[in-house]
Amino acid sequence: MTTLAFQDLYPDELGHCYGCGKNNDHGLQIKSFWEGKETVAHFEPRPEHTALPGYVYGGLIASLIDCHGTGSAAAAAYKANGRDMGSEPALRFVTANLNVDFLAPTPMGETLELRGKIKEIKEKKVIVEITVFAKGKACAKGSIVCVKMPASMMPS
Ligand SMILES: CCCCCCCCCC(=O)SCCNC(=O)CCNC(=O)[C@H](O)C(C)(C)COP(=O)(O)OP(=O)(O)OC[C@H]1O[C@@H](n2cnc3c(N)ncnc32)[C@H](O)[C@@H]1OP(=O)(O)O
Repeated sequence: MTTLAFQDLYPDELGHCYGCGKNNDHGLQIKSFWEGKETVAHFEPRPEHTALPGYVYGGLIASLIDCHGTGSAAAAAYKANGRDMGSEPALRFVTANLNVDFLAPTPMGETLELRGKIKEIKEKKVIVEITVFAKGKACAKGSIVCVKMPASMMPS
């Protein structure tokens, strides 16, 4: 049995996001999964994601944290409600606040691992903490406040 990523279970009309949209051919198409109580995603930066030669651009790292965070928030909300992630009505979260600490230079040429922990979950708000590892070393840490998407943001 193949396990679908959180983002593959978003409805098509929410598949355009630059960071995680399955329908965005020019995007990062990040894929997140449960691993026990944590969420995990892997991403291999491409040459265009360079900051200085040999090192990954911090904005890319923030984008990965952003989309792994909102995906983790949605997955946690489904779990808390005892529902399958693809089920309707869809639970959708957007970023209200994102803080990133860059702990060490992040080397190019490595697969990055993002590990998320759900720190707080309420009906309308989920806080996720995410650590980004390269070769097993923590290079960045992010905290993201995710809030239920306002109806006004829903594509028509
Ligand atoms: C499933 C499909 C998803 C596909 C897309 C993935 C998205 C990828 C990530 C993104 O890039 S999303 C795009 C960037 N984000 C936005 O454009 C959001 C713009 N901001 C808003 O629409 C509103 O400000 C927002 C929905 C975030 C908050 O609306 P409200 O201010 O009406 O929220 P509310 O007052 O009801 O607060 C709910 C909770 O969130 C908290 N909160 C709201 N804004 C906050 C903030 N800025 N920082 C920290 N906490 C915040 C607030 O304190 C409260 O906490 P408590 O429940 O504990 O009291």
